[in-house]
Amino acid sequence: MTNDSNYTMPALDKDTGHQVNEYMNTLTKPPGSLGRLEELARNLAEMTSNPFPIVTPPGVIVFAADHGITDEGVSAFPKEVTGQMVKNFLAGGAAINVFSKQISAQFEIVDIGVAADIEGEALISKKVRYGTGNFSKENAMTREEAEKAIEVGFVEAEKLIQKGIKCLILGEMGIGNTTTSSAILAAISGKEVHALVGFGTGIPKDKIIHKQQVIEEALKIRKPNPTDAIDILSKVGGLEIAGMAGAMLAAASNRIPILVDGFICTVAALVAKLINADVANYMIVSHRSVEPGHQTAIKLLEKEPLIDLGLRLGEGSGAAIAFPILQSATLMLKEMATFTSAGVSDKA
Ligand SMILES: O=C(O)c1ccc[n+]([C@@H]2O[C@H](COP(=O)([O-])O)[C@@H](O)[C@H]2O)c1
Ligand SMILES: Cc1cc2nc[nH]c2cc1C
Repeated sequence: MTNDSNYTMPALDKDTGHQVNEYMNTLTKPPGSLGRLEELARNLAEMTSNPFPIVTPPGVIVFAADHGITDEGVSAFPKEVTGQMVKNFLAGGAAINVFSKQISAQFEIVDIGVAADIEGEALISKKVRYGTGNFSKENAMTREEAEKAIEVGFVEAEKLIQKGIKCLILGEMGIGNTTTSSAILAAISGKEVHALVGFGTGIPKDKIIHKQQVIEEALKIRKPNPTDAIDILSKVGGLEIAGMAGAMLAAASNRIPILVDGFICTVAALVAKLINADVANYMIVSHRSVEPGHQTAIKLLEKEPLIDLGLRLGEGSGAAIAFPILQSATLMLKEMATFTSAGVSDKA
């Protein structure tokens, strides 16, 4: 069973947050002049219960899985690309490999449901099933498979946390998963599908209408319960989305800040929040995705993205790119001089 009683999430440490707020006003800068960086520093202190929070080394877990809904012609790329990209992650050639290396992250790639057999020494093989069912014709997976995928994510994140990571970035690879994510988001938000559907990997305009209709029809048949995360995942979900949600629950349970990536990852964050609302206290949204549904997703999550670079790649790439901002917030606290120590006047 997966419900909120399975997870214990510590409350944010507000006292440490106040302490950090006061300390920041003693640093050699006009009070509040580092803007959102100051809010971020306080927030990281509250999450980690440490007035000098640490976010290094970060961990990056990419969950890969296939989507039966691709049979309906909803992506610009063939579904085989999911497995091919897993091989690219293993070879170190994907964007997330480059950015993970840039931020000295511990990188892991998990096959949680690719519809092909993939081998590789560094690959974590935790296949729950060979891709989801085509949810316009059948349920995406069983409730047990949805719970198992959440558990896989939880365990993999726990393992990285035990190895010493101090911030968690989740990424995904799954051709068709913007369709899946839009369906999940429509179920959770109750919003019209047309407001949530976008180009994904780059489908033409006329195909967007088809993608929208596929989702609308499927939701009418499947009728996911908007308050039951496992019901939603089993009816219209994705294995990598369940895995990311599980990993987020593990991070929050351990006071590890979660740097949320783009559209698919933010939808996984909403799934995790349905399971335990407190998990959202540990989330920072890295960037604004080009996918129109992302606006609705971040609004529901009540978060403002740190950056907007017009990204729509996934893989955790936007989160890895934004990670140095978190580092700046922590280094500001750790290394800046105070007015007193530097002999700078703090009064007119
Ligand atoms: O994260 C995002 O904001 C994002 C937006 C559009 C596409 N993607 C990536 O593109 C793939 C899904 O696109 P699609 O068109 O096949 O549904 C999947 O592998 C995602 O990682 C990711
Ligand atoms: C090449 C490629 C790389 C990706 N990375 C995440 N989603 C992707 C989709 C495609 C098509």
